[in-house]
Amino acid sequence: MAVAELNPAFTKTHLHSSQLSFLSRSVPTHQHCAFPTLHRNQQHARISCSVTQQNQVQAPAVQTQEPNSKSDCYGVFCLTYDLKAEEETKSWKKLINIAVSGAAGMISNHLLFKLASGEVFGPDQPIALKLLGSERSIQALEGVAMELEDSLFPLLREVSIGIDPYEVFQDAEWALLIGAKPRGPGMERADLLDINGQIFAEQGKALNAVASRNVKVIVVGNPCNTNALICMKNAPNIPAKNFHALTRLDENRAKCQLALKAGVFYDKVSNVTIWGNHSTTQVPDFLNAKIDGLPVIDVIKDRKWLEQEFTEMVQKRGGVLIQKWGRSSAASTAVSIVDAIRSLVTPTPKGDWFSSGVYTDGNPYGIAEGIVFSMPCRSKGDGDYELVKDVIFDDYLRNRIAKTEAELLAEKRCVAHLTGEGIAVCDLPGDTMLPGEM
Ligand SMILES: NC(=O)C1=CN([C@@H]2O[C@H](COP(=O)(O)OP(=O)(O)OC[C@H]3O[C@@H](n4cnc5c(N)ncnc54)[C@H](OP(=O)(O)O)[C@@H]3O)[C@@H](O)[C@H]2O)C=CC1
Ligand SMILES: O=C([O-])CC(=O)C(=O)O
Repeated sequence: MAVAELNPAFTKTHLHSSQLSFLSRSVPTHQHCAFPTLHRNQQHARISCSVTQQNQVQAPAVQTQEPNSKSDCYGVFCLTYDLKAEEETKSWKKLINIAVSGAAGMISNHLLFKLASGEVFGPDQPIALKLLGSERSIQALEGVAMELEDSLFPLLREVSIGIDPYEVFQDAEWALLIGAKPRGPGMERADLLDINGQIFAEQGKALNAVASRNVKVIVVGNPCNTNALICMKNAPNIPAKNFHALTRLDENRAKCQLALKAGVFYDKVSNVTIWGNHSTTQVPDFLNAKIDGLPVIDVIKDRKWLEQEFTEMVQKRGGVLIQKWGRSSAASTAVSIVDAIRSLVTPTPKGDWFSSGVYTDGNPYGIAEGIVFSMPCRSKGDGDYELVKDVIFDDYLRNRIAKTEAELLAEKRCVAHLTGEGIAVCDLPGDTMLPGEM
């Protein structure tokens, strides 16, 4: 894998130096000039660099001008483009490696720019983006990387692209696994489980071989719970606890609907759990949820609405959106990936929790072990989480949870050949679907 070394002059002055390398075993390896001429915020500084030959960059000529007052600058740009803030940039943390699969897809197109902006890991956290595509998407990936270059993100220190997960996932500390085939006409759900399952089996093996031993993995590609299980089972050297299936979008959708019904702003809604599968069997939990610190059932005194309309609205939101947009949620999914990561890297507000699809072994709720199931989690902000113990159940919630549990157990039997658990037997319940399938 060829990644250009950071130009020391750029590192010293803390200026943008996104790097672009193309990683592949079957595609020729190239290197681009990653140090374009920068004319960002000319009141602060004008920086230029020129490429003499591949991988060799002349020291930038820096002409400082009178900086704007601090209040005029915005977010990370205050830290990086105001050269007088050099002392502050010295507080930057150690670079982290973030791998993203399906990087040329719709969700990534929103997500990558959020990651690079600093809004996810913070304005003092430089990042390297390692983008995984395929032979069919390599050109598009190059386009994505060019747009990242043109965005002049100061915290974005490296961008590498490739089609071989064993190269792209090298030393990854975060792996955001988005790339997966969507269901097409005439395809059975079991076909999708098998096709996508193979992708996640391969990527699990690659993570196991080359990623950081404590890599945090967030699986987005559908069906994300079972894909996360497959990935985890193929990566025995990485703690099972590190694998997540994204159900944060469902949590956000539930919060929005509760806020709408109660007539409050959605920051008043807390403690919303999505139980189970990211599918139409998921259970948005209104029993434990709160509005302004009060139980939702005491604020929205319409149990019928909560059990039927609300629940179904959340379960099928993805499908309604596909009907309107003609494609599945991408921007809101990217936002929810940001939320999911931030929930792991910042302490959970006191008394609250967040939902994530995590491994059920050792869970305190009596849910079957050996599956990836969305449950309520709390984090100290260290990338790890604990399951929340103080939740209540009633018969309605138990019955709904049993249904989504049964679906995940059926999915697991269907991919036994990919998890090393024997011969696959597919007996998927006929009435269960991805959120996007109507
Ligand atoms: N968990 C959640 O909350 C949500 C999950 N999703 C899921 O996220 C995934 C990505 O969505 P989105 O970015 O919108 O999708 P796109 O179709 O825009 O991109 C998906 C990427 O998947 C990759 N891919 C891998 N294998 C295949 C294959 N066999 N056929 C086609 N593409 C393949 C492609 O990249 P390449 O060629 O580079 O491999 C493609 O760029 C989907 O599975 C979707 O269902 C979507 C919304 C919410
Ligand atoms: O169902 C889909 O295809 C997309 C999806 O996961 C969602 O919007 O929740």
